[in-house]
Amino acid sequence: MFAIFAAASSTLSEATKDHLSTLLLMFLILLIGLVSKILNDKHVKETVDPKTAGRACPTPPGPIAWPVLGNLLQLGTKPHVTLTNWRSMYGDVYQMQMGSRPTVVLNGLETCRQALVKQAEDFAGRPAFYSFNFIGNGKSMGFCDFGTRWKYHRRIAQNGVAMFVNDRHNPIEEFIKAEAAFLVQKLNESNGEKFNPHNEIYYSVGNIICALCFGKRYRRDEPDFQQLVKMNEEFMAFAGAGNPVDIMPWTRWLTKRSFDKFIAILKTMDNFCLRKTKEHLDTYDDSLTRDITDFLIKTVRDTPQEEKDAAEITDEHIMTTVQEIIGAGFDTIATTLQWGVLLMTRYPEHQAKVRKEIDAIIGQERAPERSDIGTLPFTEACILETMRFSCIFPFALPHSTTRDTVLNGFFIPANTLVFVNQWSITRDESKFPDPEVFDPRRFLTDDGLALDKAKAELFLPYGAGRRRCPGEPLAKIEMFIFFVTLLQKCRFEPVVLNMSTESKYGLTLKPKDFEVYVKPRAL
Ligand code: HEM
Repeated sequence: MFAIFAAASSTLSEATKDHLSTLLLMFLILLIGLVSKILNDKHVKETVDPKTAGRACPTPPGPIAWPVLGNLLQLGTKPHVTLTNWRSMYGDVYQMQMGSRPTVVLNGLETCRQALVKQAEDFAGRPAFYSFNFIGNGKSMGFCDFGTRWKYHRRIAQNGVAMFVNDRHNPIEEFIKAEAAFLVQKLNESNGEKFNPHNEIYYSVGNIICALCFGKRYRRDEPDFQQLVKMNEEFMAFAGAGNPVDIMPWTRWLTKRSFDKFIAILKTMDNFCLRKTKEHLDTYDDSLTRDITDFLIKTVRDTPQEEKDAAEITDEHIMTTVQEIIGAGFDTIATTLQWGVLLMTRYPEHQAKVRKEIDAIIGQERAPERSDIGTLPFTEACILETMRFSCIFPFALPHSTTRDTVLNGFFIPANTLVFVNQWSITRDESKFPDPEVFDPRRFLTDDGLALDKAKAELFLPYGAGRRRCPGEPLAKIEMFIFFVTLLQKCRFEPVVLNMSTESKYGLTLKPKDFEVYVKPRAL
């Protein structure tokens, strides 16, 4: 058909050609739409168990979708805001089309909790997104579907993190304290000139994850390290929900340059970790587990082959865990800290109150530590409010249903793509009045003297249920020590009035570039 079109068009006028092209394009879109609808109906028929009682329930309501593209074009540059606006039209559970793929969007705390916690296994899957085939060479845990292997792999990741984070006398706390002090030193080197703290924050947080994974602290100018930091950011920018290539792999050829770049980032990351594994193998001592790479090597060696076979897990899967921890445990914390600096600068009255509290409880000399968590209510409320306000994971990671299920009275077939709309939770006026206002007091008790733990449960920054973030304990210690050290030692002042708190969309929502004046506290 394309050949006939090409031959005919060479003999026609430009205007006629334009009309014909448009007509042909519309015809093609309709045709592809029809075919994908037929395929999709067939898929739903195949996956729905006719005995399932839920089939009698209606499917969720939702916006009308275009053929082929579905609702993709309506998402705009801020899909999290669009999908949250649709909540008021269609309710807490609605269905839209990502391309030709039906996608259920879950909104609001109660509905997300119901799905992720009370119907945990039903919603614990991951979709077979095209890009996921390339992450960790397709051997990732975080991006793999729910099942025997995922359960086993997840336990390894969780144990690896716990081994270096849970122990009260663990060196990771000392690493964090030392790196936070070094960050202060680097920020102070700006000498009162306006300064974008982005890179320094990324390098410091990157060094914590490198200490955890490879037992190594990098100099900021080491090319390997700079590349790792850059790769992580680029990965997050590419992997945001709503990427057409994940739903319609053929669009890979339309966005070839950016997709090829994505593959190159993954390859570099893979090579980096392979090099580190080799270095560890050369110096490996079974009696000493220096870091997570050693822990994984030990797991590979000590796990009987029958056990690996039963869990359908290979040595490559196990070793890929280190990439997972770097990928998930670095950009998240660095981004949240960046938001912290931005919001403290934007709201000087809250910054002053945090400093006063730190001075009163910890003082100016002693470095904050893990055991101080729980003693600084206003400061901790600021960290919580930073996480609510920034909502860095607007859709968590994409989920999918593992079986036919019914949620809030709506039938959802197995293998349906599910977005957990975290943004809708953080912007829910019934839980957070004036949600666009940064107000740490919303997490305090009515007398303002203590942190209200029940209020901290009103949003899910680390997700919930089976897929809840396994790095949460590390994230909480890191966030606390970095945030408190920065405000104990520095004063942040704005370069412009009313600094923007707009975000850039990606897998994580990042603040737009900003500059601040950093003044040492003594001045
Ligand atoms: C501020 C810091 C962090 C935040 C806000 C955060 C948040 C999240 C969220 C929302 C998810 C997705 C949950 C879901 O799919 O429903 C997740 C998954 C994950 N996180 Fe974190 N995270 C943070 C830090 C970390 C750290 C430090 C690590 C590792 C040391 C980590 C490792 C992971 C992994 C491996 C997954 C995938 C879990 C799975 O699919 O089973 N995260 N995180």
